[in-house]
Amino acid sequence: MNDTTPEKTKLSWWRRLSGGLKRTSSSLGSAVADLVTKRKLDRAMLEDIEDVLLRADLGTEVAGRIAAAVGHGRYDKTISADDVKTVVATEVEKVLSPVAKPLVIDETQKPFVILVVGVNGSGKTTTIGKLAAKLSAEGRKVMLAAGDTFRAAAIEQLKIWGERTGSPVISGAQGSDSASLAFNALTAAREGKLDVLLVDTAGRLQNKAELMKELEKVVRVIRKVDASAPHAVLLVLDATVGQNALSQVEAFHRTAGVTGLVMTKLDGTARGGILVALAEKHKLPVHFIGVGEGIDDLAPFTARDFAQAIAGIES
Ligand SMILES: Nc1nc2c(ncn2[C@@H]2O[C@H](COP(=O)(O)OP(=O)(O)OP(=O)(O)O)[C@@H](O)[C@H]2O)c(=O)[nH]1
Repeated sequence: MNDTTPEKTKLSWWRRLSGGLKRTSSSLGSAVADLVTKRKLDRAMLEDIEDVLLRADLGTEVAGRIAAAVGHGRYDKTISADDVKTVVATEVEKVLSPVAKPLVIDETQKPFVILVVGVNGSGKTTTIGKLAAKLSAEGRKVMLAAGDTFRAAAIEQLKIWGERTGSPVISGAQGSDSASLAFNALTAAREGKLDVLLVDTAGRLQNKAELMKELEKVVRVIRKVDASAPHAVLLVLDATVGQNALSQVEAFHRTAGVTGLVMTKLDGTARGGILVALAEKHKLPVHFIGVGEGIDDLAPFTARDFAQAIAGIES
């Protein structure tokens, strides 16, 4: 028996995603079920439904639209929890579909430079490792730049991912300048005719001005070597942070020009609803979701699966 068929793989990450989203979906599902039992739909019930959606981090616009869609043609009728879940899934899918976009590697850019940014511990280094595995499995020559010079452990962690994925790693001493490390790595990747250069950066809080300035410098220095680079700037967001993700997106977008998002830790006690609010507000592409710490635990983002998991509907 082959355990790695696409269906099996999909099922396993789906289980982890819907398991992880339980905090959102079961609270959505059970709260909705509690609300609709044996009552006819009226304004008060719709307001209660909207409250549940707001508590799940979906944001005011989307919560309002879903409540209106639930109310449409159903006033004074008894409705079931499944009816509400179906409307939630449909409306959430409408918001997510336009942002669910794969990461496209432009083959004419050699190397295609991907800068990975985000706050401390969001999962940048792990995501780089998983991405390196994916891209090399597709036949690309990948190089990693250990631009998180702040933490010695981060450099070591990236080296381990380099060994696991057969990707060369360019690193410097702890505390060395991350912009010059990025410069050296890009020069080396060019000389070595690598296809993709993945650049790690130190985790920084979005409200620390001097650290954000340092990130700006990394981008500036990369542009000195290749004016079109970085070709992608991925912001890695930890799903468990909830509302704080909104200000992270704003600050990192302003500083580094984010081109796409990766949301990690959706296998944990995640609050995935925030991704819906982000999609509604910023409309940035969402490329991948992280559903575990292993090398294969990075899944392409698909709007329908995510919407159904949020609504608590079994796939
Ligand atoms: N459960 C789970 N854990 C994850 C996921 N992605 C990353 N992690 C874990 O989260 C922790 C932090 O991940 P890192 O990749 O070190 O995060 P980082 O953003 O590079 O951290 P800094 O170097 O401090 O900025 C590690 O223990 C990872 O194994 C995921 O999708 N699911």
